[in-house]
Amino acid sequence: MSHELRAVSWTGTALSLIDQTALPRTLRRLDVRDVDTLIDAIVRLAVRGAPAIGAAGAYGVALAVDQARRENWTERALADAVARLRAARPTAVNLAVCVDRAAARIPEGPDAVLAEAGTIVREDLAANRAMAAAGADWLVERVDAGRPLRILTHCNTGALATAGIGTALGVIRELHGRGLLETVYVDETRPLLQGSRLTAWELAQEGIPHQVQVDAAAASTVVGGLVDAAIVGADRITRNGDTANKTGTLGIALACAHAGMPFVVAAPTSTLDLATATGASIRIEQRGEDEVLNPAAGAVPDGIRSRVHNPAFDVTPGALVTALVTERGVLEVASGELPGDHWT
Ligand SMILES: CSC[C@H]1O[C@H](OP(=O)(O)O)[C@H](O)[C@@H]1O
Repeated sequence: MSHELRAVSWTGTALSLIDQTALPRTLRRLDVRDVDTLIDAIVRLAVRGAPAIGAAGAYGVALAVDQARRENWTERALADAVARLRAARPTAVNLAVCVDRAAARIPEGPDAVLAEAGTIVREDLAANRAMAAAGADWLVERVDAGRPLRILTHCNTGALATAGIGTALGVIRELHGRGLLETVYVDETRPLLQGSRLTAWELAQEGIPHQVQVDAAAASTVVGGLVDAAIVGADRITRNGDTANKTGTLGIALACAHAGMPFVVAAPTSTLDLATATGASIRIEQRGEDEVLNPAAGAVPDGIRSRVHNPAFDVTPGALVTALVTERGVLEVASGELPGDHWT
């Protein structure tokens, strides 16, 4: 993938990010040179997606080390900056894990920290490719439709959310490349519209047939048999296969269970949190009112104050996950193949 379409890349002196808040209207990059600017970019989803914020977090440690040198920080100040970066968004396990990996290299010097971040990117690139192939193989065999497939997806799990071609969207790209994709139903994914703004943009760039739908249509699309399977990404997967992903995912999984349709999660093993037994322990990021009650949309007349419930993620029980596609293989979680039994 060329530099200008990589969500996260290192220029040699700065962390270069596609500003995803500007897409699809404007493709612009942010050159980030300090930790607080990166934290702000992560919090406002200028950079987003579990693997992408993991990679950005790792490079963010390199920025912190360089800032500490330039601004004569104490070791405590450096540790505090790394801790704030690690906590920028709580649900995606990749951020904490990748920041920890990079921070562990600090004693070896700035080049070692950068090397670790580069390794994280290369691992994700390879994982994306492996998941794309494994996921497409599994879907074609399982659905056995004898025709190109119709797939539903939620949020954005593509090049904008990873270091490579994506997780769930990587599988979709692979199906398309094999001539085995009829169409993709893309949930708009309120309130920040990662589906209609980002997934639709990625698919349109490559001429991949798709149709955007409101999130509320997802259940009837599934139960009505308009698709053959649903495939989504993940932000954190616990030992028993419970999966935190963008709000709305649970509803799709329930609809798939009712319809007897495969519900597939595609995620690299870097998204596994095997230290956590079940999804009940996953901290769900709660986001602001303004994202939901968007005055520009005319949602709420001036002067009327409503409270807002804006969880950024929900948790799908492993029992509803037909298949978990990773770079290390496909687990049929609903059939009892649990991540904690297969990997450490
Ligand atoms: C492969 S990205 C995984 C995950 O991240 C997205 O969340 P956000 O847009 O808030 O960063 C969404 O849950 C994707 O499925």
